[in-house]
Amino acid sequence: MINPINMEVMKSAVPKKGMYENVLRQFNEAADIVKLDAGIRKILMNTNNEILVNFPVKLDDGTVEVFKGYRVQHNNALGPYKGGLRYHPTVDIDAARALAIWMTWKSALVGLPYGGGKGGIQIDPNQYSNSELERITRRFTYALGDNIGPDIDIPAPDVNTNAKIMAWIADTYCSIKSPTVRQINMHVVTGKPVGSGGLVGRDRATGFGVVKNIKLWAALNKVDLKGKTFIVQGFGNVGYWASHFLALEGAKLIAVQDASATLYNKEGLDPEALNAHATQNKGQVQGFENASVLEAQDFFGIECDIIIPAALGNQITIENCHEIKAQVIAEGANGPTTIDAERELLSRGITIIPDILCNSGGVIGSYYEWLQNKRSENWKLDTVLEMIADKLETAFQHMLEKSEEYKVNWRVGAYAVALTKLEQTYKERGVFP
Ligand SMILES: NC(=O)C1=CN([C@@H]2O[C@H](COP(=O)(O)OP(=O)(O)OC[C@H]3O[C@@H](n4cnc5c(N)ncnc54)[C@H](O)[C@@H]3O)[C@@H](O)[C@H]2O)C=CC1
Ligand SMILES: O=C(O)CCC(=O)C(=O)O
Repeated sequence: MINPINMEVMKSAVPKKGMYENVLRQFNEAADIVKLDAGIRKILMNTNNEILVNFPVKLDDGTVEVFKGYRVQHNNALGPYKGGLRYHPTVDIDAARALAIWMTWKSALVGLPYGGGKGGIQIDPNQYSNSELERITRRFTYALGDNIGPDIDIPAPDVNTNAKIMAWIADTYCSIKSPTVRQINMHVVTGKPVGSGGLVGRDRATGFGVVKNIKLWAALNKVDLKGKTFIVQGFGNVGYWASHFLALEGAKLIAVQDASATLYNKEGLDPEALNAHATQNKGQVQGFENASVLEAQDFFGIECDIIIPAALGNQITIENCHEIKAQVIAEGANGPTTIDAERELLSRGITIIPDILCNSGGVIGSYYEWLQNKRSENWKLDTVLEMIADKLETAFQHMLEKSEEYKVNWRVGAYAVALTKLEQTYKERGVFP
């Protein structure tokens, strides 16, 4: 599609360091295991489209700044591209590629009719006022033009984006369509406010899914979660809701780390009180009473049973993984564990519930929001959570079966499910000559 402002659509590219290198190494390992068809491997190694937009916005003081926005569309063999938008200084083409590729595997693994996309703006949103963020978001949406759409590419929230930002995107997208079709395009994004076509329960879907996976791990290993201790990195959407649901199982949150502070209390931190504090404190946990403040580097070494990384990628590394004492790591974040760290942790018998399954409750929730919009329906919270749990149980089972079949770890098993599904699709319908 033609895009209004300074857009480049480029074909994909040479692997580089960081999350992008990790995702390709994970892919290649799994592709070797399942003996993926060579042609399909070539297709999946590449991204379909890489969209970079430079767009100007007038700030509150009257000056003009030009922002960089990205949207990478990895693969759409199973359906429209789907995945979040991140507002963070680390957003660049490689980060967007890695995150888009993970979305393709995630959707295939949990059986959604979606491909993978991801993007965002290279920005520290804390430096801008609310009205500046609104103008930045609306300009970004306008710049993306028809590269997004309810049946083309459907963004959703990710780091530093939320329901309000999704509503601005939906409103801007609809406003550039003909008045006769405006309202039927609200499902151009998911994660919207409930009053604007959002799904009851999408807010908690990812954290709910993380805990559903921990419960499946616990049932498999006959572990009683009551009284177990856990620590959470990142106390935003995923971190808070995962803490909320795991505390409901009787487990005890003893440490939290976010971008502002690392807090510890061996008697327990109340997720609800901490969330109420963060809500009043620009989303930050620092300053919360009833906790001691630790050095950031001491976080992963805290004695506990469960670790939930729910912040950025590449946090558990070869440098800090030796300190980890937990039994299980439930990856709420995308790509929190490097490949070398994973190898070391698995050799010590620590279980990792891989991101593409562990945090997939979010995109499953998004799927139900999209479906609800398409059908003009409204579902109740219990129904939504039940549907998410059901898809997760099935995907968890499929991951176990493939891990057993190939005698591989859970991440490779999860990839094997996704790659087999994609291979079957390409083989059934053929590759466009
Ligand atoms: N929101 C969603 O539905 C989904 C999110 N995810 C992934 O979960 C992770 C968290 O996303 P959200 O909770 O949505 O973002 P968020 O913006 O709501 O929260 C991010 C949290 O990470 C913290 N953080 C940022 N930099 C940090 C650092 N250097 N050290 C420690 N903490 C840091 C922030 O302070 C904040 O507490 C991301 O990796 C995202 O891709 C995955 C699936 C769905
Ligand atoms: O809800 C969605 O569409 C995508 C959420 C997301 O960005 C992710 O799963 O990493």
